[in-house]
Amino acid sequence: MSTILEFRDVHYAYPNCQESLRGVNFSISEGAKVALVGPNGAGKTTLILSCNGILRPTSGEVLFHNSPLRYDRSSLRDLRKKIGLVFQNSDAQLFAPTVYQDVAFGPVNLGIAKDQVKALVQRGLSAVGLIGYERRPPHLLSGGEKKKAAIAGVLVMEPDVLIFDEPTSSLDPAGAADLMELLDELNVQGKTIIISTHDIELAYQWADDIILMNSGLVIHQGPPEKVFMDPALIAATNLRTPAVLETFTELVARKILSGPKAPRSVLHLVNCLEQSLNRQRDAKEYGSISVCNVDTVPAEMIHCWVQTHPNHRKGAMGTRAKHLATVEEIVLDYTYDVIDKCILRALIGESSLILTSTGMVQRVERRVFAFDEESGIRIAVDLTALDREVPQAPHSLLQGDHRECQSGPQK
Ligand SMILES: Nc1ncnc2c1ncn2[C@@H]1O[C@H](COP(=O)(O)OP(=O)(O)OP(=O)(O)O)[C@@H](O)[C@H]1O
Repeated sequence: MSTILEFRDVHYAYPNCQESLRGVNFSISEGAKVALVGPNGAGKTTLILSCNGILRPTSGEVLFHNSPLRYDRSSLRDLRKKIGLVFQNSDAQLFAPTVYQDVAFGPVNLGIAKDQVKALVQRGLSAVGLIGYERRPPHLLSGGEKKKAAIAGVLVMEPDVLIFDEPTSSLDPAGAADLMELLDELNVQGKTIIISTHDIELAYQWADDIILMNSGLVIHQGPPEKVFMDPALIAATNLRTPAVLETFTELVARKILSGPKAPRSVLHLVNCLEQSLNRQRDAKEYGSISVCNVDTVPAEMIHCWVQTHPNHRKGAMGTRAKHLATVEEIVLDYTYDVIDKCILRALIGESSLILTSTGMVQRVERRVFAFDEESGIRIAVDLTALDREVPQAPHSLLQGDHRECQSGPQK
């Protein structure tokens, strides 16, 4: 992967203050999911503001696609299209009288034609699941909706890199999970995502690269399991060990578990335990995972399939899938960490349906395949379960009459 963003010995001091960045070095690969972690006052926000030229280093260099940033007005305007920043406090980012005007602000400023602006705004709002909110005043939105509106305003500029300062602060657990799913969706579409966070559990599970900061310096960069396994780093930064990792370490200390690779999730931990207990498992006992692409399968058909498979657990990944579940009144068992939760169910013989959208379908397949490789267990993933059953739907269904849905195969 090529480097997209790099800091070389970056120093920064706010006017009449001591240095907040004291020689920062790191590089970020294109398409990475990066978490910037460190105690209060470490310099995370200052670093973020230096990424897209809001702050200019007092010395050192910031490089984007291997070229040093230029700070003239036109270069900065181009740069801010490519590196979008979502602030911690959405109220600081939303200022127009309506959501539409807010999201349209960037493209309008660039002099883009009205029709094109409209299409961009629709695409941005659709990506974050805020279609229908166009006329709403931003200050009347919930915290999660405000955050999404702010993200839509950044997305319409079609950035390569999206940076979020404390994306989940002020969101409830479901809202936070929803937002992190959205960031994953954007990452799957090819965007590099950087977040700053105090949430260690989130950073450990979500990121594939951790940048650890303290006192204006990057003191370490590396994969989460390495960073959080290092007691000296944890102590130096006032952090704590993520729960899954702490449990794993305790089990290793008690010789219940061994293994060079620390688990990143509950699923991995459970699998390590089962392997260590040498539990014999019969392949016939496993459940399967059916995957439905909500972009290609008619909503009525999905509704019908769900009704005729009441024993399947249901999860939705991504904004469009969650929206469809709401509209079709499909009660979801899982709205975050969906793939792992469905694999956990499959391991105890329960089958699941994952609703998702184009681009994310392969992610499910890849994730389950990676688990299969790691564990030696084969969980069946059915990508065409719903397509196969379309012809069996009563004709009335395809006209949207949900109540007619009585037949269909059952597990
Ligand atoms: N506008 C400012 N003027 C002067 N000093 C500032 C300003 N903003 C931040 N600082 C100082 O810079 C240092 C780094 O602050 P920064 O906000 O970047 O840290 P942070 O890691 O984001 O902290 P937190 O996790 O608490 O948000 C701190 O000592 C802070 O007091």
